[in-house]
Amino acid sequence: MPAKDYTNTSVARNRKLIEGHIREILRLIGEDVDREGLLETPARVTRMYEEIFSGYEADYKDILGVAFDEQHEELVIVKDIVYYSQCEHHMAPFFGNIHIGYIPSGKIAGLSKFARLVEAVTRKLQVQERVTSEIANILMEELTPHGCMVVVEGEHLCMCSRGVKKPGSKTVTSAVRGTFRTDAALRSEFLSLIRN
Ligand SMILES: Nc1nc2c(ncn2[C@@H]2O[C@H](COP(=O)(O)OP(=O)(O)OP(=O)(O)O)[C@@H](O)[C@H]2O)c(=O)[nH]1
Ligand SMILES: [Zn+2]
Repeated sequence: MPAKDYTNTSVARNRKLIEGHIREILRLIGEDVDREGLLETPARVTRMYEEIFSGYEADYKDILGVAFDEQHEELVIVKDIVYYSQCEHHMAPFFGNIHIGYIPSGKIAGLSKFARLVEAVTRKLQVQERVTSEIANILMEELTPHGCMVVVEGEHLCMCSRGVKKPGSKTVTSAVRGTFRTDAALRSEFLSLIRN
């Protein structure tokens, strides 16, 4: 993927303010904010935020706008798309794989656009359920396929390094739309193909 331009994100527009608040948090947790190892940390964290919170500015129409006319009204699956998101409860990462299947209705999207859609939806504060349904809803809206199914697998660091401390536990969420809702054989085909 080409480097994304993060210069016009909300984080970029508020860079100095955010750096100041990060510095203040460091001070309040008991750190010496003037020690050498921490001097650049507020700026580094802010640059990281520009990237991991760039989803707020995403334009879904722009992402899925490049679609081609094609009479393939059969299952298309893009699977194992790796994602990293941040849980809205703890601001801790959750991550895993996303599998997307759809039945085009005369319009197909470039395969990379599904990965771009995943980036746009996951690079903001989220819950896994909303990641799943947002992808399905946007796909239905922008591509108007006969139907789609989205499966998201996630490991949540807020459940691993803290709290209940259960590393390795996985959450699986799915969203079905259109023909996938009524056609059990289609759902089975999708599930067996993402397992292989
Ligand atoms: N449904 C859902 N829950 C999530 C997600 N990410 C984190 N959580 C949960 O959000 C809940 C927040 O619960 P609270 O009781 O308000 O917070 P907490 O005291 O830190 O909870 P514990 O994690 O149980 O210590 C926790 O149960 C998390 O596991 C997600 O993507 N979906
Ligand atoms: Zn959490």
